[in-house]
Amino acid sequence: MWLNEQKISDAAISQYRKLLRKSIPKHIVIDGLFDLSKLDEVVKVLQQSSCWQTQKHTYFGLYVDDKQWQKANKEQRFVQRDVWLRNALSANDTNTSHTNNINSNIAHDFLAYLRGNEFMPVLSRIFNVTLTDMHVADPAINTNYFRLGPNDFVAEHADDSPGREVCMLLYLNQEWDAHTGGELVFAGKNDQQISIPPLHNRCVLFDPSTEGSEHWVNSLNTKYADRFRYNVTSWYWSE
Ligand SMILES: O=C(O)CCC(=O)C(=O)O
Ligand SMILES: [Fe+2]
Repeated sequence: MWLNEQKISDAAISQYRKLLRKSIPKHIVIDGLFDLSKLDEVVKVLQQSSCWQTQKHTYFGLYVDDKQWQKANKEQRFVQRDVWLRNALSANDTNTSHTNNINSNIAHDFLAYLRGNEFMPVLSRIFNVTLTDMHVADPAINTNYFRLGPNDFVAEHADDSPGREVCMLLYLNQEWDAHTGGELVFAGKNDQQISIPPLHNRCVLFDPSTEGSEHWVNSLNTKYADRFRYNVTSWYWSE
């Protein structure tokens, strides 16, 4: 069981719905939503595996290559981070030990769980909208792990897209303190920015079509150059 039951009781859900109605952008922060010991196993896989690939986006094109990246100036570059290669582990199966395979399965299992018929209805209840992958061409690419190093960044952007109803960000950073940086920041209303530290097992849910939902990630403090900031990003659609 991945979810903490008490976090999805009827009372908890109605509280989330109340908070959503009041917030700008429409968002909630849920700490401790998932089973901590299982998430810790996931983190071990993410920290050990070498299955990461740098991903670069400009405002003009997603997944640009190095040539296009070099051509873009600083203001045009909006994401540089690593994406987890979900298929690399199974492709390397012959090279990894049995134990590694069991461990890496848990990271895969969690991604599948986040798109499954237990978790998606919970989000549907919170946001009062039917979420379905029925018409999503490749649901799996809408849910993955990412990591940011000290030279990486996620600059201001919006995640809105027709039919995209909910964005979920889950943070997987066991040792985080106020000096580490890497906060998620929502633009908010009238420049009332909302800054959210990326604490372990903290889940941020937001409606990307709402006012003030543009967001970015504060840069990591160079003092923590040996650390990565891990998260899951997951997008959910109604059509
Ligand atoms: O890592 C974060 O806090 C934000 C990530 C993000 O904005 C995205 O994946 O679209
Ligand atoms: Fe985003």
